[in-house]
Amino acid sequence: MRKGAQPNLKSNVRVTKLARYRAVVVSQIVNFIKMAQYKIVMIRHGESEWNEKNLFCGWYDANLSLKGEQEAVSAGKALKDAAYKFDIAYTSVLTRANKTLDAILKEIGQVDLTTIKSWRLNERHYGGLTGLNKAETAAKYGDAQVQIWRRSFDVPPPPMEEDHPYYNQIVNDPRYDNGPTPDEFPKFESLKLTIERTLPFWNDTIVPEIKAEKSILIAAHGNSLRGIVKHLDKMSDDQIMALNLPTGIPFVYTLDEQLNPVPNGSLQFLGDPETVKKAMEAVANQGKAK
Ligand SMILES: O=C(O)[C@@H](COP(=O)(O)O)OP(=O)(O)O
Repeated sequence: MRKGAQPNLKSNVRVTKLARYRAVVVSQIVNFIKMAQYKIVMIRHGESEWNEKNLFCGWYDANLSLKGEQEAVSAGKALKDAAYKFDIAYTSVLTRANKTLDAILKEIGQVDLTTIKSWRLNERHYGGLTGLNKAETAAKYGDAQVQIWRRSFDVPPPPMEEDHPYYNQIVNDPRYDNGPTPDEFPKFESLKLTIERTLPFWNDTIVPEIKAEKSILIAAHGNSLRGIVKHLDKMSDDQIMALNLPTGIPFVYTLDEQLNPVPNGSLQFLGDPETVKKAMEAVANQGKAK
């Protein structure tokens, strides 16, 4: 300042105000970025041999089809290209989900990743429909009835009776020796019942790891994942009816500290949008009479 010149108080006040304003904006941006801190990747397994034949599968342990194996490898490549690395993976006890996970881990160079398997991530139990062809069932009972069985929130399929061709194979499978208990073992499940056994695993086992800032991958099934999506996005019972998850395409959730999706943080597929849209439509159409 020139000798004898008066300090420009007004302008100093303006500068201080501007600096404060800037600091507030910067801290808000920092807080926003800090809030968007949890990312979780999920994937419905690649196409199974029973998806290929269009059969209700549920707890039947179908293998991956050739296309499903390729989808799993492509999913792994997409995750590798996007530089994903994981601290822990979760999957069901069913082969189609386990093999999808294995193929992904191979692609991303993490074959030794800690992996936790739980029946609580299994596909919904399709009860007496297990093994029936979806289009033939629609031809017999009508598209509307099959839509109710596949997509209604709380109408279950008919139960799997003891004389069902797959009853013994499923109930006596040694992979269920440590759970579910005989009381918990389903004979059928609606989406509502599926969520009731999946959510405790989400809340008690997965959420603590999310909060510990672990990078998580879940390889599971169309309906066990629809349950998690419904929960995260707080979808109504009607809204979830319209969601069909494609096989073998990973999707990402970005969650804030309260585990709510941040803006645009829901169901972000790692795939070309047109391909994803077509794959979703194809799943929706599986339950229509040809
Ligand atoms: O059980 C099945 O048939 C499909 C889902 O069938 P929809 O509910 O789509 O008919 O399960 P996934 O292939 O994901 O294990």
